[in-house]
Amino acid sequence: MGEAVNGPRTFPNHIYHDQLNNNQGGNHIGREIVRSCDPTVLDTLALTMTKSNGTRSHYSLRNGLVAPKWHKTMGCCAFIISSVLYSLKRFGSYITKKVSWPLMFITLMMSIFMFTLFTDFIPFNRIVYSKDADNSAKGFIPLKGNTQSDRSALHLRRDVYGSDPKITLPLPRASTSSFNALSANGSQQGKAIKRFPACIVFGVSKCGTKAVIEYLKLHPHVVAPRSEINFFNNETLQHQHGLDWYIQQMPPSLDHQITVEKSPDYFQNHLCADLIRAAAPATKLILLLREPIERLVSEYMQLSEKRPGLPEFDKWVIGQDTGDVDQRVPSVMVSAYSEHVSYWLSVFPREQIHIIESQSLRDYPLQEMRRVEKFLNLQPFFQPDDFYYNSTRGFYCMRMRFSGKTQCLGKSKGREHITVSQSIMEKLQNFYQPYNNKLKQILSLDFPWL
Ligand SMILES: Nc1ncnc2c1ncn2[C@@H]1O[C@H](COP(=O)(O)OS(=O)(=O)O)[C@@H](OP(=O)(O)O)[C@H]1O
Repeated sequence: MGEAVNGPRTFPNHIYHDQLNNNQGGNHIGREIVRSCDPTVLDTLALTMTKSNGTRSHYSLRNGLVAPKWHKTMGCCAFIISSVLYSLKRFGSYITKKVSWPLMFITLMMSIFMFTLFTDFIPFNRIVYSKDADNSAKGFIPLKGNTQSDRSALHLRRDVYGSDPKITLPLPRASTSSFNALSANGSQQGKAIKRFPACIVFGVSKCGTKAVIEYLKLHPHVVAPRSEINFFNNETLQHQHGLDWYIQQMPPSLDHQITVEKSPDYFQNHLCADLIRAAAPATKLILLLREPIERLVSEYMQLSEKRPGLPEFDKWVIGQDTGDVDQRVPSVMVSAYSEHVSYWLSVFPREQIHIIESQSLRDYPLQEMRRVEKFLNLQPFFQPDDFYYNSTRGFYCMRMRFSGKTQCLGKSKGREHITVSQSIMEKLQNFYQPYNNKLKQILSLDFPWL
């Protein structure tokens, strides 16, 4: 399992950006692989990004700033020209005698303006990174991206460039405890502060993620934000606000409490795995899995409520051109769990991911929550009286221990499902079978639907 680095970090000064296509609705994920280092240049990180159309753009990271190289060159030229002009004028050169001072001033201002306009600054302290136990370091530089291929983060992998010399950058620690220091209140003993989550419920949507987070919040040692933050799958948030903003979205917690966040759409966005790992490699993860067709229908019911023009279920899942299950429908591919689980398992060790079968949580919330408690190293808290079966809703609701008040999930949970025709059901079953088989193999788990 990875571990956060204490003290200064080592980093390469050349990285290479490879384009990967993760087949998630055509999204491109950028992954940078370090190729070489120049130990003599201690403050420069050069990046080469290869875009999907094959063109390359060069970036340099110097003195804490990252900028496309040609923009920077242009800005520098403008600055140098105006400085030369200014000096000539100042010392009374014959050529510039005729140029008035206001014109000189405007030229100078224009140059500075151009420099800032064409330069995309990103301070060093926006980089988040960590070092693994195997001595591999990973880092992210959120980049403003106009195209899919410019997507949010550059991923540096120390493990693929071997023993090349590195540079040392004075960067903040990327560990849970360091994130506490980022809190607005500061970390003072006995004082509630906002913390990076110790655990993230990262998927899968429509599998009971809300239920698990609401049940967890009954525990006095758990705090969780009211709504999904969706930070690691939102490049705008990452670029504009950074990790400190993310932490600010968490409720304050005391030292003996843990913060838990749920954003189930992280699951199918594979880059989230790398980003979470780089931000805090020890983050525990909870994953809920539901019978894939049931999950798909549940998502369809939600979508059809939000989008009245959505086609009927049959037409939505079956490609009219092919007559087969339509893999271009993102919701269809979310239920192809093995595709995503295998990626998360390539980033996080298996013991760091707790998996809950959705129906089991629905039927046996006490047992499942006790397992979660153990996984999170929480003091045993859950008791039978904390849950009661609500026959109208068709699932267990919660009973507050001290006030005795009851609480159920909102009306968006427990929608009536449409009946799927036999022929469509068969097509879906055949479609998901290989994915289910693979899931069973990689997880060594035996759910009733596997
Ligand atoms: N206790 C419990 N255990 C397991 N499953 C439960 C539980 N309570 C609710 N549900 C069902 O979970 C479905 C909603 O899942 P999510 O909360 O993950 O939805 S969301 O992604 O946050 O929108 C939603 O499914 P549908 O009813 O099919 O829509 C809920 O009924």
